[in-house]
Amino acid sequence: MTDTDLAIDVRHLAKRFGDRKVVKDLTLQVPVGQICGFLGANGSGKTTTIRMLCGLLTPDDGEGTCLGLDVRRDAMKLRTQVGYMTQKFSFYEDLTVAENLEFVARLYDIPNRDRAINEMLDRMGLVDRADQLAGQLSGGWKQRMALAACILHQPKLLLLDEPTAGVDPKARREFWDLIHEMAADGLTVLVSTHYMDEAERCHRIVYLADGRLIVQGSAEEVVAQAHISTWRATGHGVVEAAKLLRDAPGIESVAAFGQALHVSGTDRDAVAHALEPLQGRDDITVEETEPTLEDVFIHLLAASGTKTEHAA
Ligand SMILES: Nc1ncnc2c1ncn2[C@@H]1O[C@H](COP(=O)(O)OP(=O)(O)OP(=O)(O)O)[C@@H](O)[C@H]1O
Repeated sequence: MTDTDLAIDVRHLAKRFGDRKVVKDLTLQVPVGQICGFLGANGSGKTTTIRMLCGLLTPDDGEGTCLGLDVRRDAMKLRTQVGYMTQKFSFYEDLTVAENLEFVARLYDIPNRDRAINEMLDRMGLVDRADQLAGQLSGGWKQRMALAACILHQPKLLLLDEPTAGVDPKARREFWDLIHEMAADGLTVLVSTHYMDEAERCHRIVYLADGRLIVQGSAEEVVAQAHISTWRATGHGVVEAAKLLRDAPGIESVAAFGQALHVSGTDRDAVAHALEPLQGRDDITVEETEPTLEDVFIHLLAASGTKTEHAA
């Protein structure tokens, strides 16, 4: 792969606020046209990284390019070439959808403004809502309008910071369908999310813990790299069993998935040993299962902090 195939190519990025290092030695390459999921606990440094990648924050250390532009030297130019959707809705609630898009179009000095806006309204399915006040839109439509505003200037790289937080599953699915359509047209997307179903829709996943990149790869690769063993326990006794298992040696995470309990750890024998008392009980069935991406992230969260008990 040549460097020009990489939309994001940064090495050893670091950022601190005061004495606190919030991004540490972060090296990341994202090929053109890929959707890269950015995961990690709250405060792990995702937003700070995104802001360095779009030229809004200067790294303290490290170097690299986005869209071939230097993240330090070309920061001003980079800002105009990247689409950045912030976590918080940052448009005018007392302007209509069309007026918000017009504002953005003027800001970027987009040629053939009216045509560009109408085409975007059409593409995003926003035509019927064009005259509605942005503040009166539901969460899903607000996000769609924000996305429209971010891509109006036709960026080649889109940085989305938790774009679907609080949005219902149908609207989230439609939002992701749009993202996939755009990626198929060559747009590169880096998207932070806490939703596992969204992580699974990414071409690759990058996981941060405490400012460091811990693991990256496709969903399958990330699951394989975690080297965890997972057992699934079902039956009436699992709620009681969860309490006992939480403190058992070798068990690193205990997570409830509906009626089932997922019990994981890196030492397979130790987990199997801890589960032995449950074998043969008639109110619990225990079987080894393939870890899911969610099991892996719960495990990574636990590994970077303390043992977790989690309800999915
Ligand atoms: N401008 C700032 N000044 C001081 N500290 C900051 C600043 N911005 C972020 N931080 C701190 O840096 C750490 C990383 O924050 P960041 O927002 O990058 O994490 P995040 O992974 O995006 O979290 P979340 O999932 O909650 O959005 C946090 O502890 C945060 O409080």
